[in-house]
Amino acid sequence: MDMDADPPIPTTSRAPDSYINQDDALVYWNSVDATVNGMLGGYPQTSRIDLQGSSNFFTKLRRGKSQSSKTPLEQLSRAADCGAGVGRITKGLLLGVSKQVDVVEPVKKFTDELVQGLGSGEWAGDGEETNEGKGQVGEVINLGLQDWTPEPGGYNVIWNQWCLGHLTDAQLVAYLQRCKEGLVREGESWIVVKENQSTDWVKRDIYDEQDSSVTRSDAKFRKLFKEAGLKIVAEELQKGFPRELFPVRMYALKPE
Ligand SMILES: C[S@@+](CC[C@H](N)C(=O)[O-])C[C@H]1O[C@@H](n2cnc3c(N)ncnc32)[C@H](O)[C@@H]1O
Repeated sequence: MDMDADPPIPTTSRAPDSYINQDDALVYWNSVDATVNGMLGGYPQTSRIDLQGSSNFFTKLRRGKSQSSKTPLEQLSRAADCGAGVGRITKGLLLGVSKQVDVVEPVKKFTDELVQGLGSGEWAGDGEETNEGKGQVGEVINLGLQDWTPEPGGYNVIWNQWCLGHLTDAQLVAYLQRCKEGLVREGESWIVVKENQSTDWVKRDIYDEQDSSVTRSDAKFRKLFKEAGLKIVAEELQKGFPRELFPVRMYALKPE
C-alpha cells in the first residue's frame, strides 16, 4: 500500500481493479519487513494516531446514543483481524475489546511475527500500548480474503484495514456478503472497513503497481457496500495524519 496520495494517474480506460494480481501482491508483501514500519509504508508514527482513532470510533459505535459513558463495556466474544499483517490492530486494539481474536493474513512471516510477540510484553512497533494477548489469539489463517469464509454467525466484529485494495470489486462484494453471514445474529456485531480513499480531484480508483492494489473512492466503497447488502451505521474520517497521505475513512457496516 502506497500511503502517499500522489501516485501516477492511469491513462487507459481499463477498470483499475482489472490490473490487480494477487500473486504479485504476495511477492511484494513477502519482500517487506515484518514490522510496523513495513506495514505502514514508512510512516510508523501514524500507528498510534490510527489506533487511537479506531478505538474512539469503535467505543462510540458500541455505546450508541443511549449508553452512559460511565457503564463499562463488556468484552466481545470473538473478533477477526483481516489482512492483519504483523498484528498491529490485533495487539493495539482488538485484544483489548474481545476475548478471542482470529487473524487472517496471507503472508506467513507476518503471522509468525505476530504469534512470537504474544505474551512477551515486547512490541517491535513505535511503542504503542498493547495487551499481552497470550491465549486470546484464536485461529491464525494464512489466506487472502478472497479465499476466506468467516464461520457463519461467528463474529462480533470483522475488522478490515488497509488490505481490501488487494481484492477486485467483484471479489470484495462476494467477500463482504460472506462477512455479513459471519456476523453473530444476536448481540453486538459489525463489519468495520478502514481504508485509504482516492482524493476528490481524481474521483476514481487508482491502481498502485508497487503492491498491485487499488485505492478506491468513497463513492465506490458506498456502491460496493450496497451491492453486498450492507448499510453504513457509522462513519468517520481519521484525523491527525500527515497532509501528504491519502484521506482514511472508517465505516461500520451491518446487514441492510
Ligand atoms: C498495509 S498492510 C496492513 C496490515 C494491517 N491491516 C495494519 O493495518 O497494520 C496490508 C496487508 O494486507 C495483506 N494482504 C495482501 N494481499 C492480501 C489479500 N489478498 N487478502 C488479505 N490481505 C492481504 C498484506 O500481506 C499486508 O499484511
